[in-house]
Amino acid sequence: MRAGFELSENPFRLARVCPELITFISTIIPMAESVLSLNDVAVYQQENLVLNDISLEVRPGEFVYLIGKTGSGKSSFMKTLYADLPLREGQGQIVGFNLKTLKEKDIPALRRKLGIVFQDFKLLPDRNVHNNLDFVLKATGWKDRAQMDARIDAVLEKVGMKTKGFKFPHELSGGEQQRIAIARALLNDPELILADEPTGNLDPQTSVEVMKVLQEINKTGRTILMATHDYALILKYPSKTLKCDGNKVFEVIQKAG
Ligand SMILES: Nc1ncnc2c1ncn2[C@@H]1O[C@H](COP(=O)(O)OP(=O)(O)OP(=O)(O)O)[C@@H](O)[C@H]1O
Repeated sequence: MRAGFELSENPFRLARVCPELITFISTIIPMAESVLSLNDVAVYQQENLVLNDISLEVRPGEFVYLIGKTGSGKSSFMKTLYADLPLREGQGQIVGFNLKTLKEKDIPALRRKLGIVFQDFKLLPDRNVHNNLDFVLKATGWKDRAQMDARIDAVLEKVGMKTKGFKFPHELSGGEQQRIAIARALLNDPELILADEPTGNLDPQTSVEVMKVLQEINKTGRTILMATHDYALILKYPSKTLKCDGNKVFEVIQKAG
């Protein structure tokens, strides 16, 4: 007969059989903090209310889709998260920043902790891939040449583009340009990647390739929120899904089959 529990027991299973343990466990295992937490948030475009009563949480390591019809407010929602639109109503915390009290001068610091990926890539056309990435590193305070080159190599490797640093954006396919845009988003090791229709300009096969890159990045522990119209991708890579509809954002459960 053995008395008590062995240390090798799963503490969460123990918590179910012994509820007092929950209090104890919560003191030794810090709860995963939210990467994003919104409470009764409203999203405006100028004076027009686009979305309201948004309350949601995104936890570290999650991959979350944001879906909804054209004009339902996906981009406006994303813009509120990266402070392109001010948070006027409700409470919002993102990667440790309070969106409600955020000052203009804090926006660069917030964006450094976010990786932002757009539908139209937004690469600088007048310089090659390496220099596109170098531009961002310089703009975000990197100084050491060797460290900068190593970082550029590392992010290009992550997106399978290590040999393409010398290419200009116009010499790359859409899918390759999006990989570079994802590499750029990774430069400062962001806590959260916001991807607004990242496959919107790509054909279905290239979309899957870009999606595989995002999935790989998510598997390494990074949190991703991705706005998309692409239901085929959601079916192929099911994950938590939020929907913008009727001025609201709510979680939808994917039906099997
Ligand atoms: N700069 C702007 N000024 C005023 N209204 C805007 C602006 N941008 C978007 N809107 C309006 O806000 C609403 C939501 O637009 P938004 O672009 O967020 O939708 P969306 O779901 O991202 O659409 P899409 O899928 O077509 O990109 C729409 O009614 C749109 O007309």
